[in-house]
Amino acid sequence: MFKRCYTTFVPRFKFPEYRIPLSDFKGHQVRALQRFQQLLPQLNLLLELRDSRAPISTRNVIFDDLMARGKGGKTQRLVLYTKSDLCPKDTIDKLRSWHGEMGDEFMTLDCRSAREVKGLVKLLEWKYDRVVEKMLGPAANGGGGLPLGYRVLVAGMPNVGKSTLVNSLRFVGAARTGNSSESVHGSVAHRRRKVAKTGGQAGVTRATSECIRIADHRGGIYLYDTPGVSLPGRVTTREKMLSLSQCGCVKSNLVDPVIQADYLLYLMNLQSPVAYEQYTKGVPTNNIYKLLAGVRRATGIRDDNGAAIHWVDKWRQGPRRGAHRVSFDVETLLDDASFSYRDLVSRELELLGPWSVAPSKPSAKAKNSNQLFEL
Ligand SMILES: Nc1nc2c(ncn2[C@@H]2O[C@H](COP(=O)(O)OP(=O)(O)OP(=O)(O)O)[C@@H](O)[C@H]2O)c(=O)[nH]1
Repeated sequence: MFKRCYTTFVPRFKFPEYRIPLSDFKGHQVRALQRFQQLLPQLNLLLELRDSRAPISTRNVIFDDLMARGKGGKTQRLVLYTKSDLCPKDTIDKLRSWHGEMGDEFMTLDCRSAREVKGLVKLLEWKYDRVVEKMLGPAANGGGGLPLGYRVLVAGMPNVGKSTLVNSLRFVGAARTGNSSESVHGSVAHRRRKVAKTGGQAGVTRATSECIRIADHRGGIYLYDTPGVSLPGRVTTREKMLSLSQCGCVKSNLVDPVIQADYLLYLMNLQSPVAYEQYTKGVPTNNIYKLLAGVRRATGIRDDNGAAIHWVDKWRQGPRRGAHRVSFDVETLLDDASFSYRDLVSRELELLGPWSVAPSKPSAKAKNSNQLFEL
């Protein structure tokens, strides 16, 4: 039905420059960064989570900086792209090419899939073995481990799935070591008492957890669940903010719902206008109000604002099974000649510049939290 109009339809290649806030940095995130820096010397691995639907926008240059300037010491980093069940297939090829360019490790994962999380537990055990071998040499064959076990910090932007992953890892780890009577198949979302609170809004986790044991391997693998850390305003762009809002990584009331819906329409038109065909009778459009009229007709919602919130939220949670998947980052649509991942990383590091997290004085709390990043 759509194909006839498809050939003549021209999507917008630039999104209008609406005025929207560029930062969602909060006081508890500054405290989380202070805690990261305290913990870094005793960590073996930084497990950095990003949302696979917006792999560029949910990349936090603060973690790049911590690793690049050696503040992580011997800490390794593994980038984990979550919500792979909602991610377009083409994005995975892009990730391969970008990480190949940088020579670093990444993995994609559905945090709620027991099979995939089990694979991650095995990888952590393998990594722990390599660290022990390196540190203890031949003595490692005896099966001993490090005095503090293997310590992993789970970090990333708000709402990327950190707590969901911690809960799943704990469940899968316990089931593998026989501490759980439940079987490890299918989804792990609601099977076991959660150790970390999860939710569809940004900012559910407010403080870094105590260490959580997820496997008995060589004296134990331990995780820290952390609050999501946003980007400081100086490295955020309008499009990045809209992508973050579409993923639920910033509070949803930060961006006007009709602007957010228009951004989603803009992205869909660049990828697959078929994704909204039921609301426009199969006719692609660049006019958000035409689409919202269709949403109002289909849902009985009376105003455009309500229709926009409904439609955006549906896509924030993920499309229905079998529906078209949409990437929320335009960079994933560019070819290698027009976009270099390496250049992006160095540009953002430059924009971030030198920073430090000021010690938490009572008076500092009253200030804008962005000011706590000192030059
Ligand atoms: N489809 C899908 N949903 C996921 C996945 N991982 C997490 N979610 C959902 O994403 C939402 C956010 O998950 P959380 O684990 O609370 O995210 P968080 O990073 O801990 O969030 P903060 O506490 O705000 O930092 C929840 O509704 C989860 O059910 C995934 O791999 N696939």
